[in-house]
Amino acid sequence: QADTNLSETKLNDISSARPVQIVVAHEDDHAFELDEAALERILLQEHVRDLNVVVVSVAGAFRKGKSFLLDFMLRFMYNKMSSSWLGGHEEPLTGFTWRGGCERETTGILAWSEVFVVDKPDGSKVAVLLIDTQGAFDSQSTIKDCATLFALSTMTSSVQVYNLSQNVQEDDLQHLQVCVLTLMFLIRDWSYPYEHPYGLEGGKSFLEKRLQVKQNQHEELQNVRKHIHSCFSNIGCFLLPHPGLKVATNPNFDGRLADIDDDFKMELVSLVPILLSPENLVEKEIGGSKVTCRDLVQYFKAYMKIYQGEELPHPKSMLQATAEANNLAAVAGAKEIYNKGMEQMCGGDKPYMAADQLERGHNDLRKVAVKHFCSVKKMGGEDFCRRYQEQLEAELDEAFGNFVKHNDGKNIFYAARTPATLFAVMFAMYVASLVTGFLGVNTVAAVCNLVMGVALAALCLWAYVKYSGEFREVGSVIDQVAETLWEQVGDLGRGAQKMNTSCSVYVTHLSCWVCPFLSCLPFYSLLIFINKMFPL
Ligand SMILES: Nc1nc2c(ncn2[C@@H]2O[C@H](COP(=O)(O)OP(=O)(O)OP(=O)(O)O)[C@@H](O)[C@H]2O)c(=O)[nH]1
Ligand SMILES: [Mg+2]
Repeated sequence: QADTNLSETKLNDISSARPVQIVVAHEDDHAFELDEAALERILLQEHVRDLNVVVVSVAGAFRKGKSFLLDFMLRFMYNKMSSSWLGGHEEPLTGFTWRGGCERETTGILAWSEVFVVDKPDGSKVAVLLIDTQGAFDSQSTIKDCATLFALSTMTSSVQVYNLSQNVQEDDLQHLQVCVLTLMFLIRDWSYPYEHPYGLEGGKSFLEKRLQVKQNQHEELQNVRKHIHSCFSNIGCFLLPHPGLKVATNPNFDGRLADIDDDFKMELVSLVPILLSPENLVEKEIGGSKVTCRDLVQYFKAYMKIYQGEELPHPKSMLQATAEANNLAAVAGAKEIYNKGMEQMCGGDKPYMAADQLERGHNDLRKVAVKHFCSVKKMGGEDFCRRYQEQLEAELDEAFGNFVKHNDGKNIFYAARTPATLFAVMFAMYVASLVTGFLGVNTVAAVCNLVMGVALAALCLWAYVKYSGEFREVGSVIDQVAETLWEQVGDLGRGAQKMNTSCSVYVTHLSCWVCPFLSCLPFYSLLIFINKMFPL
């Protein structure tokens, strides 16, 4: 399905490419929903799905020119070969929808439908996805909504442009306790060029000052700063001047360059290539490995699930939610390694394997998987990660249980356990009723006959269930009862062996010989039955 839609998008040109809503925000119940089909249509296009992805996202407070900036990024992506990529003087600005006014415009998360394929200087090809995010702190959204969207766009992007107005305030920093590879503070309407000049250099000196950890600072402020440094591998800051009064106040402004201040345009020309020129593109990495477009679909789904719960994330717990996704991804990676290994060892088409050999294989793979989990970079601290390690271990043991069942299913003797046990019960009851009848203890004989009848009925029912596949619960109850009986007999043998008497040796030998014999009883009885029905 995705493939067919693909070629359709491949033909996209600028005019048919458009912003696509990938996360829909429901206003009434403050819920978010991932439009998986839309996301897959974009990311599973044949020519991009296996390329490493670069996700550039712009997020921050509402009404601060995020979509407006993204449209200039689009111009760069479409015309990066040309020095005049900024566009014509009278050309209205289009792409992600932007507008003036004080009411919010963008809701949820949008992606540009065209994924750009870019050749990096080292010869590799990468796919570039541009993401626009709903602005934070508008009057309709709760703190949870804002935190969710911000964390979601940050976790799925490789470069987060954190769009701020005029300055960096303390709460702006607190919202940032999430992980991304590159974080670019973009300060709009910078009004103090005499203190720190416009552009990247001025931004750097300004940010250094802001993120400095000082001895006399309150502990909380110190922690935020330390945390930000540990979360992002690369932090930058760019000071952008005010675009001029026409941009900010003229209701008829349509984005044409003629109405924008020269200072702004000049800085824009240096800002956009810092984010998007081939040598500066940052590929998305999770857990130390590069993410392809195809993987990104999975990450979106995984991260989205975290945010579908009723409670949280509150800005403070964004870190926790991110850590959660991070740990879950590590758990998934480790499980994948385990499952692949087990499949190779005892998968569907592999023959039956001795139980102890299987268990040894499981133990080895379990160790490898847990080691992988521990080696992946994770957030949340040791105690937090240990919880996920325990969850991983429990899931691996559960998976092992299934592999064991599957393996046992391949053993025909195992499959014959239930009928063998039932038949043995019938046989024993038959003999017992003969003996007791002969001795004249008729009540006991009658009970034995009754048990024999019940066992026969169970055997017939079991055969019917196996043949027809109906009433499977009844079948598994019979299996369970037979299994318990079988184990009891086994235990009896083993128990006797422990006593180490001559009798125990006898019992053990007997159970060794009798069990396979019993397993074959249904076949013998079938043969006898056939012989009786069709005498030669
Ligand atoms: N003061 C100022 N205004 C700007 C700047 N860039 C764009 N604008 C104007 O800000 C207004 C809002 O632009 P948008 O791009 O729609 O803003 P947004 O952040 O995407 O808004 P939401 O989608 O509602 O969150 C428009 O009128 C732009 O012309 C800037 O750097 N400074
Ligand atoms: Mg917008």
